[in-house]
Amino acid sequence: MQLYHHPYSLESQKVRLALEERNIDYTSYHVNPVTGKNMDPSFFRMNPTAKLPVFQNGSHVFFDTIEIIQYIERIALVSSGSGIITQSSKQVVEWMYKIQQWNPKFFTLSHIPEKYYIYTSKFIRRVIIARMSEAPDLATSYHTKLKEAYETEEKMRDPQILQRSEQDLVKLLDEVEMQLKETLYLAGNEFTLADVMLVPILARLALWVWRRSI
Ligand SMILES: N[C@@H](CCC(=O)N[C@@H](CS)C(=O)NCC(=O)O)C(=O)O
Repeated sequence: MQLYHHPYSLESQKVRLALEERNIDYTSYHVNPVTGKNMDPSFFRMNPTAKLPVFQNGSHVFFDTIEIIQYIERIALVSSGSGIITQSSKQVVEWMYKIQQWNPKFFTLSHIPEKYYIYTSKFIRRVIIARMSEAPDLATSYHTKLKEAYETEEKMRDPQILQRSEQDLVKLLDEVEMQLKETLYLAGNEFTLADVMLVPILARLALWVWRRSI
């Protein structure tokens, strides 16, 4: 099994943690989106959204975080055979979707100094155009990616977008806090894959708070 990911990617972190929790061996491939490696035709052909992470098991290729985590769970269930690992409950799945509803993109980008963000964004657009000429058969997908890059830049100039993202995060954290008054972990008193999905978000928040303090 192969995981294409990057250490700084929040979605990659969720999947890596799930793999560790369930003790699944995999081959790790780093794909750095800041240098535009996710736009290489070989990666793009596998995943035309160019997003990380991608999990591959033979002919099965997944790039939706929840789908990957649920697939990991199925593999763990089959390989455990002993019944030690049980299938996620309805509450676990509900929390997974609730956590995944918060899109960290704008919040993350807003923590990058503006001059670096603008420079990187321009660089990525150039990479997309260069790769498009190398692989004209993928032109439609590359065009979509280019459009997405321009749209993201525009949205980053809209303070309401960031405000909404912050509000959504606060709402999620409030719900988490309420739940943790009742139970030790999100879906009861056991650490589950729902908690696995929350941990990288908390770690990212801690990093931002620490950065602000120096
Ligand atoms: N497929 C993921 C989203 C993955 C995602 O947004 N990945 C980010 C990194 S955390 C990415 O690859 N960004 C680069 C890009 O959009 O080109 C999901 O199920 O929510």
